[in-house]
Amino acid sequence: MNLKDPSLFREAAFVAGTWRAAQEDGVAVINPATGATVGKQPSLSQREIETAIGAAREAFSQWREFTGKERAAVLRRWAELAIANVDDLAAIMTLEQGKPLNEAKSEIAYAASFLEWFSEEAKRGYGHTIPEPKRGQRVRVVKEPVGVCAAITPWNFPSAMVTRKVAPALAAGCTVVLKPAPQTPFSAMALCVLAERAGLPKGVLSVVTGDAEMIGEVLCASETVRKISFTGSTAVGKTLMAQASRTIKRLSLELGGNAPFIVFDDADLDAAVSGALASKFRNAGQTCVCVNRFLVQRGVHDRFVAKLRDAVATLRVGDGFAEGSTIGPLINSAAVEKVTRLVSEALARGASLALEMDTPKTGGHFYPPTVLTGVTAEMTIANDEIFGPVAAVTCFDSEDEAVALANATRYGLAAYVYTRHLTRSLRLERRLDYGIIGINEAMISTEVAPFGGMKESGFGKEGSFLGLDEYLDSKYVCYGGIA
Ligand SMILES: NC(=O)C1=CN([C@@H]2O[C@H](COP(=O)(O)OP(=O)(O)OC[C@H]3O[C@@H](n4cnc5c(N)ncnc54)[C@H](O)[C@@H]3O)[C@@H](O)[C@H]2O)C=CC1
Ligand SMILES: O=C(O)[C@H](O)CS(=O)(=O)O
Repeated sequence: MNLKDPSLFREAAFVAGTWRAAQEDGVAVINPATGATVGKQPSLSQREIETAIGAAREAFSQWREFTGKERAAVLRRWAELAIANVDDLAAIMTLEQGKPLNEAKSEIAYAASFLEWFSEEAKRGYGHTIPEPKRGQRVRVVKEPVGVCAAITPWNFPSAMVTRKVAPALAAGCTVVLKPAPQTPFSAMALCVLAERAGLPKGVLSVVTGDAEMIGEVLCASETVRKISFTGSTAVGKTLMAQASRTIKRLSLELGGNAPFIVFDDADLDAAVSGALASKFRNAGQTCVCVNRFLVQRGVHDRFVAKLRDAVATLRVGDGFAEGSTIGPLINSAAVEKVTRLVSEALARGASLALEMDTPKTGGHFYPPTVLTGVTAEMTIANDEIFGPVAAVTCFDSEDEAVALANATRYGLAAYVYTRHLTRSLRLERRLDYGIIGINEAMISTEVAPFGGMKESGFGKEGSFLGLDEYLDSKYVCYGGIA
């Protein structure tokens, strides 16, 4: 690994302000493009997880006394350090997650944007003064940090999902025990090194690795941990929700998706294809807001498919470090097997293969960018999250049919609509059951807007002016007897 600052690469966990190196029983992290071992992460014991929780509790009493402005200064410095080390942070990410280097650099900028945003929001934990209902009273609402929080993050955005949780928590005055995904721990550790350099006091943030189920159970059972923030599969989200119910914790759940991408006859087809490419194939299709179903109105179906095929044909599959690679590997062999299964079933049930690109023959978990047409709502590919570079196209006739198809899922995270019909846009804004809707826009992810879903895509908002409240309690205080 050729880093400018090798100290950013830590085969260790960060517990209560000390680095605990991986031992012989450390778990290997594999480069999904080559199968090479990137490094080892520690398998912490239950006692070490409890040590991290205890340190977070101790640190909370001081950290909450920092003013919003003081916490802001640490977060701002952290953001500056992330940007200053973008090349190393991106290289670590591409090694362990596989995404093309340019995408990794974009993710570091995205991750830093949450640190910057919440360095500003840290100064705005405003309360309220309410006109008293009775003479002699004073009514106030004060915002206070929830306390010790646990954050559990996925492998698909190994840095941005960390800061999208840790930044608002720290800004609010909370302390955090973070468990990154076992596939991509080194991105989280590198960010933790920079947090230390930014002046984050010991114990405020711990980053733990090891058996996910054990760690989840310890975090959920702990009465000290007052909130769980999770991004990942709906299945694990349900497990955590059940486990956290025993101690009535606050929850933020960013779960799976099944995004429809609806193209109407009056759409700007070039804009739609550009949006389709960006949303469907970002991160090799491994994002919860990726298009999962293309719903194309009959009048433009053939033209849209032809343009989409031509655009997908420009994609290049390869190692994220290779010049010109635009599609990296999937995270592991199980992911490749899942996508293969979904495509095979669709073809067996009548879908057509409009395009299948090449992949490197050098091993690695590569999957070819693929365009399927003739996909129907009954096929598994239209109901399960693909999490791969496969465009599944369904044809529709009426707006009502498109809305019915789009909403026929247990998920409700992101949806996309391409139309130049203003009143239709306003109608669909209300008719589509999704937490995020892009209308003639596919790049919807930004720190300034509230990211989050409904139904089985979870609840809670990350980023935006709403993000800080996820880590604050509103305390109502009523004074009486004031002469
Ligand atoms: N909404 C999103 O952004 C994401 C959705 N997914 C979905 O989840 C599917 C599986 O991907 P995975 O990485 O396996 O997601 P996952 O949900 O299994 O893992 C996400 C995180 O949860 C942890 N985890 C797993 N089981 C746990 C437990 N019992 N207690 C506590 N933590 C636990 C993992 O170690 C990881 O840190 C993907 O194919 C995709 O459909 C995955 C990643 C991100
Ligand atoms: O988990 C994900 O897939 C991310 O939330 C997607 S995004 O925020 O990078 O769009």
